[in-house]
Amino acid sequence: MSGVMTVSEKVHGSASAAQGAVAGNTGSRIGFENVSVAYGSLVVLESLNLTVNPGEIVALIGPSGSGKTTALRAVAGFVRPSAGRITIGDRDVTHLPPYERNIGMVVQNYALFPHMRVEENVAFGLRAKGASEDIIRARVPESLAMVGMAPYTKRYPRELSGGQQQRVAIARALAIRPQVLLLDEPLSALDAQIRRSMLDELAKLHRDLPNLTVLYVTHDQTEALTLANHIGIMRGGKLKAFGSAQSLFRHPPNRFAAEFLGRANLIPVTGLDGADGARAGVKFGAQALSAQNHHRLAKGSDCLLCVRPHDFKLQKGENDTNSLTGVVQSVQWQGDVHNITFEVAEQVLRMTSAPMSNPPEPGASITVHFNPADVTLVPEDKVDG
Ligand SMILES: Nc1ncnc2c1ncn2[C@@H]1O[C@H](COP(=O)(O)OP(=O)(O)OP(=O)(O)O)[C@@H](O)[C@H]1O
Repeated sequence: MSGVMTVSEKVHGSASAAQGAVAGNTGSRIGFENVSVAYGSLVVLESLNLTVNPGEIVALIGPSGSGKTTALRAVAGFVRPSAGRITIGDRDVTHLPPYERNIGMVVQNYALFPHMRVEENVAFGLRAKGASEDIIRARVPESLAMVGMAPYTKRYPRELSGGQQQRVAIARALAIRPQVLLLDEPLSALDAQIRRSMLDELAKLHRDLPNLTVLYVTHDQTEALTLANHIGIMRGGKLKAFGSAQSLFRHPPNRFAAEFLGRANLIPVTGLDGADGARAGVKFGAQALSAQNHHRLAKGSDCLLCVRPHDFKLQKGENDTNSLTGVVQSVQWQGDVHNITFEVAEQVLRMTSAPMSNPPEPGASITVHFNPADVTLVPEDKVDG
């Protein structure tokens, strides 16, 4: 760790100088101001407003075709907005060519030059910028050390694993000391185990380079929750939700956000009641339940009760004043968890728990308990544009 810190301090300045830089200027902030992108008559990004603050990681997640990559490519300068402004720091970069934006970018499929050794790949961006041989000699090993690839300088990409190639691609992006790093599904070509360890490494890299501003496109919610300070959830070219990873997960602002991030159970409830605002009573059929009213939904509203699968418990805890009784539909053991689906008043709900030695059988009656503090009311977005 300390060795890497030394390298990153060399790359990005000493910690105190770097803190000063963040406090004193907005050099690496990414701003989207009403950015739209159209291909012909097809609008694929619609009036996007989003800020990535200096040193933050913002993840854009959303289903395929929702416009995530388009947003990232607009920052890189590979697509031109049809309306709006893109800023990096205080600079309006909307009309600057990519090479004048000082960004590093890593895409899904490594994109290393196959005929170049690792060191030549990492030097490529520096050479393109006209860096001196002295700088190249210093920066290439520094950048490779940051991603744990220092011993591989002489290899060709074909002599590396997928994870190693992606590390080299990250080193190449960092070698030019970018103000911002754009990552477009950087882990999606890797198998599950490598992906997990790369995720840890990206988190560590960001701890080592706390001033680097990162925009991270993924469709993988685990990556977003693990890495991001803030998450934007996109659909159909629009930003449907934006917030801290914690708050979006705990208090999703709409059905789409609740379903997309964390696979929530969404139970239709009626007759919201409760005067204090923070906590409300609702009815699921005849059953009275209590929940957080974080979004301050109006008294009398019909809405959705959002319960994460791990918040249902078979053993009643002290604060688990909510309960539901249903019939078990399926029980699946997945090594470290049991997944149980059960039906309550025609709603199929899902719970996960630590592995059980005696899981309930399909067809059995089951009562689950949950804490009102763990569950939240979500508006039912009837017009789902
Ligand atoms: N060069 C292009 N010409 C025409 N349409 C395009 C072009 N590039 C992207 N699109 C369209 O723009 C929309 C958004 O694409 P984009 O790649 O931004 O989505 P995404 O959210 O990143 O999806 P994925 O997760 O599948 O990568 C899609 O409907 C896509 O077909």
